[in-house]
Formats: sequence, structure tokens, C-alpha cells
Amino acid sequence: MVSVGVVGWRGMVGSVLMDRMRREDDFSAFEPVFFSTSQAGKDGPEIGGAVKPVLDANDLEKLAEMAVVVSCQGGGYTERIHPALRKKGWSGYWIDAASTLRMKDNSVIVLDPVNRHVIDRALDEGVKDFIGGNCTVSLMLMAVGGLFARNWVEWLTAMTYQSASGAGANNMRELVQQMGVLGEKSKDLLHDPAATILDIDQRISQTLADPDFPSQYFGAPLAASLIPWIDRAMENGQTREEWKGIAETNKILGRSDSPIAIDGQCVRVGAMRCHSQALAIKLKEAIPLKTIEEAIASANDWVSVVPNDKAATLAKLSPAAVSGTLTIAVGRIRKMNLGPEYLTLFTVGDQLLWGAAEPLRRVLNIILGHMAG
Ligand SMILES: NC(=O)C1=CN([C@@H]2O[C@H](COP(=O)(O)OP(=O)(O)OC[C@H]3O[C@@H](n4cnc5c(N)ncnc54)[C@H](OP(=O)(O)O)[C@@H]3O)[C@@H](O)[C@H]2O)C=CC1
Ligand SMILES: N[C@@H](CC(=O)OP(=O)(O)O)C(=O)O
Repeated sequence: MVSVGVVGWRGMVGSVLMDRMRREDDFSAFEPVFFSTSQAGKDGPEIGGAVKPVLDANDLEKLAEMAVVVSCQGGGYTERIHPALRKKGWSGYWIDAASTLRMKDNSVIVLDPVNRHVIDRALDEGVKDFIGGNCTVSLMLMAVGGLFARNWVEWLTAMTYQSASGAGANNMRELVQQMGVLGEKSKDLLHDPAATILDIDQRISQTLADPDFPSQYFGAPLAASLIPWIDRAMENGQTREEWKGIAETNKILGRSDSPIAIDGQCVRVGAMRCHSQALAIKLKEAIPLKTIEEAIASANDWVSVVPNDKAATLAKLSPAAVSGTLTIAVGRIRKMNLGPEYLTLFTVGDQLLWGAAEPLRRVLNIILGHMAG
């Protein structure tokens, strides 16, 4: 059996990946070897009734024995270990959730329902680094990949509403903590029939402004507010999250040499693990709405077109409705009053599933199939 090293299996993305692998019985196709930077020697996860000790994730000798390494450990780990392994002459496959290697010439950003042809060509050409994309980019392409596949898109803007999970587990905890503080600080007024809504609003504002309000990880209140800044500044005024939109989308589509114009604003909102996006798309021609909806709906098995009405929208087009599922909900699809070539829509997807773990799980199976010949 092919030995596959798994690093980062304890983390948030890694935990979601493990759950998906168990559900799809992926572990029956290879020999998993679990690595950790803090748990070496302890019992690893139970797989098929067997429990084996965890190995040291810094042990290059042991890692080099793997035919494939899957890492959800983070960019710092990748920066240290990947070049050291390659320098040792390791020629195995490296699959990674971190952004570190995404834009390297000899890596592929993987989203197989959208770019399987790019992945297959890379495997045939001997590429060994296969990297999961930025979650927002992956979710956008899962939503409107059908429009790109038909070469209908002239340009696209993505106004994002990104969940706390994109920033990490501690940020998710902080969001819930913030919600709890707001509830606790206002409950006396909520239970007082004489209290006016402006009394309650003022109490919330005072609580958000309190220097003791928990914001260590986000750096600002997120609950009852939002943060229009994700990742670090770029020289052109974008954030790096916004830059990923054009850079990674075009690399995934194999369009880096003739990029499609993409830009937008990336905003953190108080959702737990689903990213939402409002897209505006300039089509190359005035395509009928029904034809557009059919192209979106037929692009992959997970996209689900939600009718543009209030009941369907409230029931199906939200983080509350989509969280924890592989569904890519796409709704509010309509032409804009800017002209018949201008399309807008709203999409919601689970940022830990299709935004992180699922593309890694799927490309591992593609690579194992390629290795089997
Ligand atoms: N967060 C997201 O939604 C997305 C993240 N990514 C990327 O995926 C990578 C992993 O991100 P993420 O999963 O958020 O990272 P986490 O911080 O959740 O996990 C990374 C590692 O932290 C260590 N760790 C320390 N304390 C704990 C703890 N209490 N519980 C579990 N693990 C702990 C574990 O390593 P050890 O076992 O060695 O101690 C774990 O593998 C990053 O590169 C990130 O950029 C990509 C797309 C989306
Ligand atoms: N940056 C995304 C999460 C993610 O995809 O990170 P990266 O592109 O560094 O893997 C967010 O904050 O929501």
C-alpha cells in the first residue's frame, strides 16, 4: 500500500479533512502515517481498528519515506520542511492547504471539479506539488465555474462576506465569546419592557467600545459589526486576500498569461464557517438568464441554484443553511440595471469543506489513481 504522511490532522482544516476521509473510506486506499510537531510518540487516530504512534513532523528521514505527504500544518511548516525534503532528493507528492507554494511555477492549485484537465496534464508532466487554493477563490469557482468554462466572463467583482473560520480556530472562539459578552451586557434591558431600543443599542455600542471587549485575535469587534480587512496590505491598496482573487483564479483556470480581470472587497463578517460572496459579472454578450442558470447548475454535482424569491433565499442561501454541507448555494441570480450583459448573484459555501479540505482529499485520490497507472 502507498504510504501517505498526514501532517496537521489535529488542526481545524486537518480535522475536517480527517472527517471527510473517514466518511468516504479513503483510508482503505493507502497506508496513513500520522505526523505531529507536538504529539510524537503518542497514539495516533484509530484507522480501521488500528492505532499507531504519531511520528515527529520534523523528522525528514521519516517524511522522506512517504510516497505522498498531505499537510494542513500551516505556511511556516511548509516553508521549513518542503525545501528541506526536496533538497534531500525526495521526489514524492506534496499536497498542502497553505498558501506558501500556490504561486510557484512548479505547483498546481487544485480544484478538480474546475481544473481537472490542468491537474492531469501536470501529473503527466511530472509536477509533484499540488496546493489547495484560497478558500474564497475555490468557493467562487465552484459557484460560477460553468460561466468561466464557457468563456462568458469579461470581468468579475467579488464582494465577500467571509466567516471567522478563515482566520482560524481561535478566531471562531473569539466570535462566540464576543456574542456572549454582548448578550450578557444587554440582558437586563432585553428583559425590561420599559427599556427602549435606543437604550439597548447604546448599551451594545458601549460594550463594543469597551477596551476589555474580547478582540485579541481579530483586533476589533466582529459580532454586531464587521471588519473590511483580511490578510496584509498590497502596494496597490488591495489586501492580499483581494489580490488572491485575480492571481489564484487565473492560475487555477490556466489563464495566468491572459488573465481575466477580477477584483473586489474582502470583508470579515460574524458567520462561523461559511463564506458568502456577492458577485457582479460582465458577460461578453447578453446571454439569457435561463441559459446562465443552466450553465451554473450543470457545472458540478455540488452547486445548487436557489430560486430568486424570499422564501427560498431565507431557507437555502445563508451560512446557517449551508454550514457543514458540501452544497455550493447560488441564488439572487438576475441581470443588473447596468445593461443586459451585467449579471449579479449571491453564493454561499462552507469554507472548511470546499474552501479548504475537500480539494485536498480529492486530489490525493487523483494522485493515488495516477500512481496506480
Ligand atoms: N482556516 C481556514 O479556513 C483555512 C486554512 N488554510 C490553511 O490551512 C493551514 C491550517 O490552517 P488551520 O487548520 O486553521 O490551522 P490550525 O491552527 O487549526 O492547526 C494547525 C496545527 O496547529 C497545531 N495545534 C496547536 N494547538 C492545537 C490544538 N489545540 N488543537 C489542534 N491543533 C493544534 C497542530 O499541529 P501539531 O499536531 O503539530 O501540534 C495543527 O496541525 C494553514 O496554512 C491555513 O492557511 C487554508 C484554507 C482555509
Ligand atoms: N484567507 C482566508 C482563509 C484562507 O483560505 O487562507 P489562505 O489563502 O492563506 O490559505 C480567510 O481569511 O478567510
